[in-house]
Amino acid sequence: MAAADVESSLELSLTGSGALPGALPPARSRIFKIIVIGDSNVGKTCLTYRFCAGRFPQRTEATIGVDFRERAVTIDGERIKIQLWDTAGQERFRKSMVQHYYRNVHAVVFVYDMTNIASFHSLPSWIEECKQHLLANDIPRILVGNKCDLRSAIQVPTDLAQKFADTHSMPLFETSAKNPNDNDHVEAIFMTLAHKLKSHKPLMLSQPPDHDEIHIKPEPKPITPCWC
Ligand SMILES: Nc1nc2c(ncn2[C@@H]2O[C@H](COP(=O)(O)OP(=O)(O)OP(=O)(O)O)[C@@H](O)[C@H]2O)c(=O)[nH]1
Repeated sequence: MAAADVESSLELSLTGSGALPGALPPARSRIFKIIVIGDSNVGKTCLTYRFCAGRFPQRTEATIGVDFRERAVTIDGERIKIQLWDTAGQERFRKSMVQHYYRNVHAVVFVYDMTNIASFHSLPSWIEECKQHLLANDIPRILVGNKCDLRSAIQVPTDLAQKFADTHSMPLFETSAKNPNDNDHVEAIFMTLAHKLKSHKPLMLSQPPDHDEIHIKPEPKPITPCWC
């Protein structure tokens, strides 16, 4: 698990069931599974944590297998659940789980670290892995360059990343899970996907809604190559 135990309680409070005794059973909502993949240390756990818990985790450890976080959002009056699968970047922690990650996936987020060119060069192998395991290759995919707050250490120029994104027909986002000023951008990344997915038929339905559902603005910001 990547996020520290101490962080889990907040996560649970965001996703836990809160039905009141005697209340009418609420309508079921659609749930979308999004996998987040990329090299170890690029910030997958921090990005998913930022979106689901609203802040940067105090500390993280390498993800073992997979961790998942969930957040309910309301878009155009419809309540949906976004389930983020935070996968292990380290090969030794993924092997036995790979088939499991890709089952019933609705969208894929590829992440690289803007301060680590090797993580950018790994992207083709992550894309290839996806191709091999996904039944449908037409699902939404996006590319995220993380850690744009470390300006002086950037190794992956935006134009290079944009060219790669264009070649693979993916929108590009550059952001920071750490910098609170980039909070809206992390929000926009996942909300953009949620808007796209809303028109898809999901394979799963969620449990009844949580009492502490988070409502956020329905329209994401337009995609731009860089927010830094
Ligand atoms: N400066 C900065 N550091 C970040 C950012 N995102 C993550 N980090 C740091 O990068 C390191 C790795 O973050 P994780 O989120 O655990 O990376 P991961 O991709 O989940 O790694 P694995 O679980 O091994 O696959 C941690 O030390 C984070 O604090 C960011 O936006 N800016």
